[in-house]
Amino acid sequence: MEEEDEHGSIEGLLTWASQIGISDAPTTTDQPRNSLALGSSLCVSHFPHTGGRGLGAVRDLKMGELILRVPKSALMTSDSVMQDTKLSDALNRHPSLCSTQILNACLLYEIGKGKASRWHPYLMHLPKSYDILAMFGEFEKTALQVDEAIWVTEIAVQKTKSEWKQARALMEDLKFKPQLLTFKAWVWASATISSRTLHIPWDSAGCLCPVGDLFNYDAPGKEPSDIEDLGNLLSNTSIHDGSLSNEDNTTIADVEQLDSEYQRLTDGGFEEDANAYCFYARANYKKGDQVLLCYGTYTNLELLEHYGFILQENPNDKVFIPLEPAVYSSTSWSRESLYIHYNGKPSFALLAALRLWATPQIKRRSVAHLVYSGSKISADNEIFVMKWLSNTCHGVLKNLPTSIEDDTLLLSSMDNSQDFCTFVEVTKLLSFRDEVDTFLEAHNMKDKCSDSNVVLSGKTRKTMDKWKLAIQWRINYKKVLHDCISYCSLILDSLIK
Ligand SMILES: C[S@@+](CC[C@H](N)C(=O)[O-])C[C@H]1O[C@@H](n2cnc3c(N)ncnc32)[C@H](O)[C@@H]1O
Repeated sequence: MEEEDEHGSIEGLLTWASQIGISDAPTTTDQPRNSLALGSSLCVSHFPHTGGRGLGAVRDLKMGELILRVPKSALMTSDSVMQDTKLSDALNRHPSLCSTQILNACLLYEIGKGKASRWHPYLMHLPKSYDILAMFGEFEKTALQVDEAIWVTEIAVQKTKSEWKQARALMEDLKFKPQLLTFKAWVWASATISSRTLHIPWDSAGCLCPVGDLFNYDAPGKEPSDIEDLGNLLSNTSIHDGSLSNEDNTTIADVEQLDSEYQRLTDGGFEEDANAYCFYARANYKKGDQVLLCYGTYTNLELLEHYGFILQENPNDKVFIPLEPAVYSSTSWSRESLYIHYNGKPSFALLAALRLWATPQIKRRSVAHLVYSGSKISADNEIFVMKWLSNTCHGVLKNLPTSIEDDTLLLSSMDNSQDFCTFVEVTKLLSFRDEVDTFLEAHNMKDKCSDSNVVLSGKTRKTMDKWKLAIQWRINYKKVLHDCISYCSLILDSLIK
C-alpha cells in the first residue's frame, strides 16, 4: 500500500509473521529459513494460472497434515481492533451497524494508522484492487449479458453503497482522513473482507488471517457431483435400462442431507484448544505444488461476486433457465434446485419437476412416486421434456447479444494482441463491434489508436480486466447451455431410435 520499508517485501511479511507466532512447523535455529518460506511446509510463490500469488509446498505434504497455524492474537477481527478504546467508544455511539460494516470500518481504521498499526506489515501486502462484482461499472455489468448476473451485480453495488452511507457517520466521528472516507476506500475494504476473511465462530464477519489468506481456491469437486451423480444415476438408470421403476429408495431428503454435510467440510478452521486458526492439507502435494484451500461451494457467479474470479471448470457451477410458473407450482422443489449442472445435465430436481409438469394434472398423483425417485415416467413424457429443455436453451442463447464463438474471438484478441492498438485493429475484423466501440468511447480512446505507443491508464486497464472476466463468465454460461442441448439430443436419439 505504501512505500517499501523493512516490511515492504514479502520476505519482510514472513519474518514478521514468524515473529508473531505464525508457523507451519517449529523452526529450529540451526535450520536457516528460506526467505520466502515460512518454516518447513509452505513458501510464497506465484501461480499465474491459479490465483497468482499463493502458497507452495516446500516438501511433499500428506493429506490431513497440519500445515499452518495462525495464533488468535495474529488474527485481525473486529474484537482485536476494538482493543483500541477510541474505536470501541465510537462504535458504541453507532450501534446500528452490522458486523461486516464494523469490520470494514475497523480495517480502514487500521489502514489510517499507517506504521502505527500492529498489522502494518500485513496490510501493506493486501491487493490494491479487486474485481468483485461490487466493483463492476456500467460497462462491465452490461458485458455479463445475462439478466441474472446483471441483477446480482446491481444488488452488490447498491448494497455496498448503502452500507457505506450508513457507516459514514462513524467514520467521520473517528476523523478518518478524507481519502479513507470515500466510497472507493469503502469498496476496497469491502472487497478485502469479502475475498479474504475466514470463518470464526464468534463473529459472522469473520477474520483477516495473515498468511492464511494467501491460500488460493480449490473447488470441492467430487462431493457435489457425487450428489448430482446420485440424482443422475437414479434418473439415468431408468432411461438406459428402459424400466419405469426404480428400486433405489434414496430420497431427495437424503440428497439434501448429504449436500449439507458436504458443505460443512473445510480444510481449515479456528481451534479453541490450539487457540489458533489451523490449516490442514486437503490433498497429497508434491514439493513445488500449489497448496490450495476450499473456501466453500460456489457457482461461477458467486465466485465472481465474492472473490472476483471464475473457474474454467467449476464442478459447482449452475445455470438457471426461465421456467414457466406452472413448473414451480407443479412440485415442492425450491427454485434454487432447478438448474443445469456445469456439464450440461439438468439437475435432479429440474428433471423431476419438468417430468411432473409435462404430465396432465389429473395423472400427476399416480406418477409422483416415479418422479420423486428420479425415474422416467414414459418415453413420450421424456421426449417432450428433452425437446422443451433443448428449445429453451436455444431460446436463451438466441436472445443474448453475442454467440460463444464471438466471445471466444474477442477474448483471444484480448489475450493474444501484443498491445492495445493491435487489439483495436484485430477487433475491427470482428462482426460484432458494438461492445469494443462502447469501451473505446467510454475511455476516450476512439481516436488514440493511430499512435501505437498509447499507454493505458490504470482505470482503463482495470476496466479491461473486469471486462475480460465478464466475457469469460458469459462464455462458461453459454457453454453449459450448449452442453445441455447436446445432452438432450443424446437422450432424444436413444429414445427415438
Ligand atoms: C484469499 S485470497 C488468495 C491469495 C491471493 N492470490 C493473494 O495474492 O493475496 C483470494 C483471492 O485470490 C484469487 N484466487 C484465489 N483462488 C483463485 C483461483 N483458483 N483462480 C483465480 N484466482 C484465484 C482471487 O483474486 C481471490 O479473490
